[in-house]
Amino acid sequence: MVRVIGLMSGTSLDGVDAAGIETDGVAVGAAGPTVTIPFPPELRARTRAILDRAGNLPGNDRELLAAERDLTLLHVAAVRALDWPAELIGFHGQTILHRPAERRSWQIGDAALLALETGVPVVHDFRSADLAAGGEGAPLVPVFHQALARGLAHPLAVLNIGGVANVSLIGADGALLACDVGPGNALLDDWAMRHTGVPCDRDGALARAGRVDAAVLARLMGDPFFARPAPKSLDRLAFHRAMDLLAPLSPADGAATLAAFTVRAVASLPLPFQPCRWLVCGGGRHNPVLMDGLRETLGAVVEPVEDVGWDGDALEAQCFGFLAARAVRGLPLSFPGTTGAGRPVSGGRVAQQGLPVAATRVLERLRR
Ligand SMILES: Nc1ncnc2c1ncn2[C@@H]1O[C@H](COP(=O)(O)OP(=O)(O)OP(=O)(O)O)[C@@H](O)[C@H]1O
Ligand SMILES: CC(=O)N[C@H]1[C@@H]2OC[C@@H](O2)[C@@H](O)[C@@H]1O[C@H](C)C(=O)O
Repeated sequence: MVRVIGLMSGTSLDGVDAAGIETDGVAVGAAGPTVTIPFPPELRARTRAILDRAGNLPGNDRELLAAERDLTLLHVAAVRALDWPAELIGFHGQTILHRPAERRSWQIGDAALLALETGVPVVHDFRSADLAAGGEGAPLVPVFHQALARGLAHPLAVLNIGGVANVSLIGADGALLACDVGPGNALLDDWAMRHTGVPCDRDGALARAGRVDAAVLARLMGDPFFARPAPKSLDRLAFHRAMDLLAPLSPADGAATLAAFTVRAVASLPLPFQPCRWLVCGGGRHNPVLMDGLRETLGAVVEPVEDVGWDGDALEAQCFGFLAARAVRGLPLSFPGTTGAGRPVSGGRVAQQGLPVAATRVLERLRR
């Protein structure tokens, strides 16, 4: 096993998550420390503005390059804050655009700078190879969910409610199926920001005070994404135009309707088998309106992943540590059932320029 730091800044733009993990890319060993460095509000606003323009943005845009550097330095700060002797780093970067139909998934972040500043080899660019192999480029976390779930009763569903929600379905026979399922917290965050100035509906307080508008919810669920078979994936802004449908609603009713949208999207998923439980990770599991809604609508056992001893806030960061080790070993990160790639594909690239030879020996060790 090697000590790897995984770094994730998700679609919620709330901060950089860093987590240490001991792994060989197959087994998951001891968890190391974790830390979240929140985005300074001005960096969050700049990154959001870039994400909103990403479809028409040239790669050499000044503001883009400045934000990329500042985001990378925030990741450097996260690695330093962990104060953990890592031998390898897995660096997801910040997704600003995800258009699998165009074979594009754009994560910004300067891996060479991160490697130089930390003195540790950095695996990055996790999604390109999957897209090149005809996959969606996301979600990549299922193989990590599967590794974590060894020893638990199956069939099992692991649901991440981040900015976007995604699910991994792990069959009793080891089958692994996955896809993005719907809006997660992204729309709710935008709605809360617009109406309360706070970037999330903390503890579901606003949604709890409102009533679901059934007609608006039905129109939201009419989006063609929900009729598409899996595997499939979503951009952060996928349902952005749907926000116009919400305009006539009060802040509380809008929040209640958006929370119901997140829940209904999960419930609308055709399931190849009935999971014995739903384990929920990501920030949405802190929202009791979402958790209660899932329990009621799925009619199933729905628990935060802490109930089986996982860390639901650090899980995606840990995942990119695990995937970094897999990438170095050339092991698959994605499969036909998780992203729709034509075959199991590895991925990732290693930035190690300028590092002393001793710092890169981990790569040989993992490849042996
Ligand atoms: N106490 C809480 N009440 C309500 N919502 C919460 C709470 N805590 C966190 N959240 C939600 O969780 C979000 C952050 O979730 P998370 O960190 O899993 O997202 P992410 O990793 O950025 O997303 P993704 O998985 O799409 O990349 C916040 O934006 C907020 O909407
Ligand atoms: C393109 C991109 O960054 N997608 C994220 C996003 O956030 C959740 C969901 O949409 C998932 O598909 C993915 O992240 C996780 C870590 C994944 O690839 O599994």
